[in-house]
Order: sequence, then C-alpha cells, then structure tokens
Amino acid sequence: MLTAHRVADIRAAEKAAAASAGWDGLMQRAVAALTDVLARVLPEDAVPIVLVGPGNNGGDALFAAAALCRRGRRVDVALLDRGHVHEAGLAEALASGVRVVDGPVDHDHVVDAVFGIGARAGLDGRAAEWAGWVEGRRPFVVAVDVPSGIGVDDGVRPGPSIPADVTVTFGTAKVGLLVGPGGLSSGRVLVRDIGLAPHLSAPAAEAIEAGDGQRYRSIVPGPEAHKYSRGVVGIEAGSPAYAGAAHLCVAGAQAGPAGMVRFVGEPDLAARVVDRAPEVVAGRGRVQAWVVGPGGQDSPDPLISALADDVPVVVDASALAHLPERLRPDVVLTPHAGELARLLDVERAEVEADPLLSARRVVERWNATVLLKGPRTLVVSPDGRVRVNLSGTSWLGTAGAGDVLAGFVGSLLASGLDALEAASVGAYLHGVAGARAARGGPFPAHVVADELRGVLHDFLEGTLDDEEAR
Ligand SMILES: NC(=O)C1=CN([C@@H]2O[C@H](COP(=O)(O)OP(=O)(O)OC[C@H]3O[C@@H](n4cnc5c(N)ncnc54)[C@H](OP(=O)(O)O)[C@@H]3O)[C@@H](O)[C@H]2O)[C@@H](O)CC1
Ligand SMILES: [K+]
Repeated sequence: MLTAHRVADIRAAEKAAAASAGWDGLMQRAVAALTDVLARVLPEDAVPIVLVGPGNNGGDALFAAAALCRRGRRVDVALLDRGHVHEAGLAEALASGVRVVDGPVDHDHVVDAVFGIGARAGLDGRAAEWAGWVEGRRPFVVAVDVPSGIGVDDGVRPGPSIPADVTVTFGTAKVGLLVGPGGLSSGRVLVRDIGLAPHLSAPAAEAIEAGDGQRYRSIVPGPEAHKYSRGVVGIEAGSPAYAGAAHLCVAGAQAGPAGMVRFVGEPDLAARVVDRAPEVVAGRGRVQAWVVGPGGQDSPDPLISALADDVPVVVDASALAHLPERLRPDVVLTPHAGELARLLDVERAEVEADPLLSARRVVERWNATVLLKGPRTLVVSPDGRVRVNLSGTSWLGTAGAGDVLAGFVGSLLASGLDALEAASVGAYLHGVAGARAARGGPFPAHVVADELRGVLHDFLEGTLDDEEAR
C-alpha cells in the first residue's frame, strides 16, 4: 500500500525522527536518495538546471547538485532569491563546481527545488516565469519532494506550477501528489525512506499497489464454499435505450468473486441477459449486495427497493438522481465528476479543481461511501479513510467501462469486503484490466470485463506486475 500524509503529520514525524538522527542527518538521507535518483534518470551527458528556492527543499537539491558534480557531472543552478538560500548547500555546491546561472535557457533537464512541503499553492514572480518557461519548452522535470506550485495537502493548482515527469518524495507520499490536478502533475512518484516511518501517524490517503493482493485473500472461496457462501449480487440495470449497460454490468459482476448474479429488470431485457449469460438467475431473491442504476430508467424505485434489503448497495448513473435524504456507509455512490457536480449543485470544473474536497462534501451530506470516477479515481469513506487509484489508462474513458466497474464492485461487496475496500480494489483492478486491454490499442468495454478475471487471479496470487498496473 502506498501511503500519503498531510504536511502537519510529516512535520511532526520529522521532528520525532530528528531527535535521534538530527536535522542535518535527516537532510543528508534525503540528499542521498535524491542524488541516487538523479544519477539514474538524468542522462550522463545532460547538463540539468536546478531551480532553487529559499528553503530546505532548495538545500536538498544544492547538496545533491554538489554530489553529482563530484561524480564528474556538470550541473547548472539558478537561485530564486540570492538573499534567501540554504547557505551551507550553496557553499558546498560552489565548492564542488556547480555553475550558478541567471535562469533556464536551453536546458532539457530540470530539477525543481523551488518549494517543498513549505509551499503555498500557486507560483508568482520569478518562480511563475520559470513555470512559464517549463510549459513552453517541455523539458524533462524531476521534482524534489513535490512539484512546486501545487497544494501539497490537496493537489489543487490555483496558478502556475511546474509539472514533473518524476517526483522524488521523502518518507511518505503527500496527498497532493496523488489527487486532483497535483496528482496529474507529479509524474511517477518515487517514495524514498528517510527514517520517518516509525513516527508517522495514520495515512491521510492510501493507494493499492500490485503486491497488496495478500490482504484480500478472504475473498478466495474456502474448501467448504458454495455459491451462496461466496455471495450473491443483485443487479437492476439497463433499459430499452441502454440495454448494453445490463450486459456489461452483469459481465463485471461475473468477473468478480461472488458465487451468483441475480438480474432484476423488464422481462424482455432479463431474457436477453440470460441468453447472453446463462448463469444469471432472473428475478428477485436474497442477495448480499445490490447494484442499481447503470443505464437504468429515470426512476427512484430500484434504489428504494435495494435499500430496503439492508445489504450493501452500489448506486450508479440514473440511480444517483434519486438519493434519499441520508444513506449508510455501506452504500457506494459511483459518480463521475459531472454527476458529482450535479449532486452538489456546482460546476463540473469546481469538482475537477479539488476532487477530494468535493467527494468529502458528498460523503458528509449523505453519509455514504463515494467512488469518484476520473483519471485518479477516489474512494472516500464516512469514517475518513481515503483511497486514490493509480492504475489505469486513458483508453478506459470508453462507453460502458463504468457499467463493468459497478458490477465488479457489487461482486466484491457481495463477497464480504467493506465498502471502501470493495470500491478501491474494484477501481484498482478495473484500471489494471484496462491497461492490459489497451496493449492491443483501443478496446470496447466488454474486453475490460474479460481481462478482470485474470487480473483478479494475478492480484490474489501475488503475480501482478507493478509496471503493468500503472
Ligand atoms: N525538515 C526536515 O527534517 C527535512 C526536510 N527536507 C526538505 O525540506 C523541505 C521543506 O523545507 P522548508 O520547510 O524549508 O520549506 P520549503 O518548501 O523548501 O520553503 C519554504 C519557503 O518558501 C516560501 N514559499 C512557499 N511557497 C511559496 C510560494 N508559492 N511563493 C513564494 N514563496 C513561497 C515560504 O514562505 P512563507 O510561506 O513562509 O512566507 C518559505 O520561506 C522538504 O520538502 C524537503 O525537501 C528534507 O531535507 C528531509 C528533512
Ligand atoms: K520542489
């Protein structure tokens, strides 16, 4: 599990760690980690420019620049403000042969050490000019700890910023490296240990990784299992206009761990679903989780009757327009940004600018778990836990992919995972399945359902490849 913390918690952990390692000791661990990454990701013959701000973030990079020079590399450094700079770092850089220049010119490699966790979101003045230069030239950028200009705790990007290809972050990830525009500006996030772990509080957000399958072995059927013990998922989905949503939702559910899928809907549609998926049982009966809404009619009835069963419910698409006053934590709402904006009666752009805040508002308003679909799908629980999904591919933006996801999450709920786990495992594996499907180029959504089965198997067996999952 990748963990992310808020700045206040990181500062507290640093303080505790510094009590034994000393502040300089901690910084030198960060410097060693940064130097190591820079030496690997920057070509030998490149002359990077290090953009240095006033704080310790700039200090880290000055020491790392010095270390690279001592290894025979050439490094340029530009100082945001000569009057405010990590003096010991600058002295070591100068003594090691770093060249101080006015600013970036024709550099193809940039190390962004303007601001770290002391950053306020949005750049102005000289830092904003540098951001403009980066935007125009598009060099390869390595961010030190965080890309400068983003909100470190929330991933907002209210003004100019310096997007990174790689972010080397110390001790733990920051929430802003994962969510919202900041998450999309951080490139590949490499977390490097500097000894904070024993001092960190509970993470503010987590992201499932390829190696986490062992945690979910409870969904593998035991020797005594039968179809009912594995869980039954009930689906009310599809309509004459969107018959395909019923098929795709069922396909998603069948790819999951539940032992049986029940389908409730118009007799014609139910007959077509069973024709296509003969294992499906049409008609009502006991279920351990419901999925309502994919491609559904504009009616409150499916959600009302699903909620009456008192089992976990996935509420998707058309059903999102019919929420009662209050829900329960075992209800998973699965809006995309536009649907979530409608729930909050705000513009879609407002949701996209700060998805975590927007998702939290819906969680608080309805007391339900929210899975906010997007390039970085978020899952937020009423108990405060947050998961960010890092798997996937832009090719997943395809009609029907959400129907597959809703069915798959329903199946995970029916098998006994709690709402946050079912939603986040579902989003993660759905993303991996999309990435696998995309190896052959664009794909229709039913291929995601086909891939899910194998992806779930590999995840649980511990054989999923981390590279494939990104
Ligand atoms: N502590 C440790 O043990 C370790 C720390 N480490 C490293 O230290 C980094 C944190 O260092 P840091 O605390 O010095 O903060 P950093 O972000 O470099 O500078 C803050 C300064 O910038 C200014 N400023 C901010 N935003 C601005 C804006 N938008 N526009 C203009 N100005 C702005 C801000 O001004 P202020 O907000 O105070 O007015 C303040 O003066 C951390 O990310 C990691 O790299 C590692 O070495 C491991 C050990
Ligand atoms: K930085």
